[in-house]
Amino acid sequence: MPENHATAKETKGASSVRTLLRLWPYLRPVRARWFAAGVVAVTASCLSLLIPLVLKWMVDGPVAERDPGGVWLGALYLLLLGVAEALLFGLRRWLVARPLTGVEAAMRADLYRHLQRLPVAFHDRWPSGQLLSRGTADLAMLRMFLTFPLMFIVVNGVTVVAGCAVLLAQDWLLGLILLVPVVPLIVICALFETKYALVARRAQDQVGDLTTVVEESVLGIRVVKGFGRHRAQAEAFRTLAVRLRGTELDKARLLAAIWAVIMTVPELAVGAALVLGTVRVADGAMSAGTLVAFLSTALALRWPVESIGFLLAMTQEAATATERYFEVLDEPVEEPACRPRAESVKAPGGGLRFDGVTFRYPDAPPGTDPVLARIDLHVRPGETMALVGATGSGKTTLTALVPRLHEVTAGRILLDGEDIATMERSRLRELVAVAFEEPTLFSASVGENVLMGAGGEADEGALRRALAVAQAGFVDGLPDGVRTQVGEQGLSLSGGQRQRLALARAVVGRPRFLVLDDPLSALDVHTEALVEAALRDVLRGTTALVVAHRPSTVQLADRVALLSGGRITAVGTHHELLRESAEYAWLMSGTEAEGGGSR
Ligand SMILES: Nc1ncnc2c1ncn2[C@@H]1O[C@H](COP(=O)(O)OP(=O)(O)OP(=O)(O)O)[C@@H](O)[C@H]1O
Repeated sequence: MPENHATAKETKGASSVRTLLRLWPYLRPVRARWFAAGVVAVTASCLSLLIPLVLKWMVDGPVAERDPGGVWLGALYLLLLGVAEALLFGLRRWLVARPLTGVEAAMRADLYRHLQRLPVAFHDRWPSGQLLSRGTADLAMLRMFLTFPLMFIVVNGVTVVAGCAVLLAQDWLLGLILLVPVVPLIVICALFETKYALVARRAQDQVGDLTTVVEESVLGIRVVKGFGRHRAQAEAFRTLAVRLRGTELDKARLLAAIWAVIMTVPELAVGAALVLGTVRVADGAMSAGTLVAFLSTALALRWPVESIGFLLAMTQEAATATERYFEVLDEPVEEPACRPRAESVKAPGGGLRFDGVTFRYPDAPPGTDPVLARIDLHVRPGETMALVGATGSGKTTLTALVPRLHEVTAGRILLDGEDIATMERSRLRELVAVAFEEPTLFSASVGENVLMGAGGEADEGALRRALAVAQAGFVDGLPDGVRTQVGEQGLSLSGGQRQRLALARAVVGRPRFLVLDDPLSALDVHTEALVEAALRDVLRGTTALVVAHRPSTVQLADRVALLSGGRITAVGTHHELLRESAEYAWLMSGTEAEGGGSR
């Protein structure tokens, strides 16, 4: 379970405003509507400040003169003001709702596109839950922020300034009494924001960790149930949930404290102004209407002032969500080609050539040996080379270097004499097809899953041929044939069925180079023999590197390379290696014994 790898960034210190300003490119296309909505909301909010002035007119005029007609007229004005305010707030909502869901969708699409282009090394490093929570909860929070808190910080700020001007204009002494607490309130709010930023970040990271556990439990439900691990998983979940609850309680405590201060201080100031105002009315220094208007203005300003606490809190959470979003978006994507063209001069000789290839995983501890060290290997054009080695010797790693899922640390890999590091990735992936031992199928039809390997150029005939090569006749027995939807990760199919579809996907585009990482491991020996016979036909024109554990798979190959201690220690035919390499003979005898036993 990864620790909060992102919490280290809590101390990053970039101001919230600077972080939030990064949202501008997304807000820009809808700025006209957003600003129009802001103007509408400010107008609506300032209209509410007219209500006290109408009250003053009523108290000093029609009420003092006992004129019922005037009172009704005043009531009508109040009603109109209230209706106008409500309509304007409704208009504001209508103006922003649609464009801001568009902003959220655009940000989500950018995140997804970026995630697809990030290197495998990034995905090895980042827990999926952290990415999921950024694409869901964080983005929903940002939409909410743009719809509500951001606008209301502006609207309430303008309303408070306008309200203070009205208060000072009515009676500057009482106005000053109300304004005195503003300075300590600003200081307290700044302190609150700093503290809240840390807790908000912690909470959002913990949501990501929790998402990871849920996702792992759902995807690994068979293992969880098979090993009776549901209690342990539930315990792990509960621990994280309790930790998140603690953080949410910290947030609630901070909010409660700031709320208490923000509510109490202005109430005290209003109380003081009320006492002083009453004395001044009794002394005849102020009209009763002015006092009523003053107090109703002060009360009308209560919501804009009191809301500051949670608006600041939501702003802080939005800043954290923005920071988390851009942490992913700022990660550099795979370079289309990482070496200068000058080096792309074709080397002599075709086929697949590893030339002094060394590889170390980016996250390997410093000082450790590379997984692969100075690999020199030549797979001739049209040849099938089996790659054999003890478990953990680096076979999968070596095959992953050919489609550039990882970049070589040193050396180069040549396809028909051309360094893959200088090739456009799209071209490289047209040339090379891969099938892994763990076959991943997507939530799509069988046919769509297979045709993914052809880059959209294959037809029904190619699909049928590929299914035939992979001995995937079982497809016709599925409810809708090739149109049958396979569930999440193809879980409704057996392991061997999934492997055969993945193999069909690899061969459907008739690639020039084929990299197969033990693609037949889940098949019974009879099916494997049939697949091999069909593959031999396909592989005739294809240069192939096939990771093999079983002698039956090795038989498919023209030659075999033995990987040991991160190096290629022997190359030859199966029979040559059996004679010349004790390690190879040992590896094959073990598997042969297993294979033989099962036959
Ligand atoms: N993403 C990774 N980050 C760091 N080290 C890794 C990573 N993936 C694999 N390794 C390490 O690289 C070494 C070679 O692993 P690899 O999967 O290539 O072996 P393999 O020969 O294919 O094994 P097997 O036959 O069991 O599939 C192992 O020691 C493994 O721990």
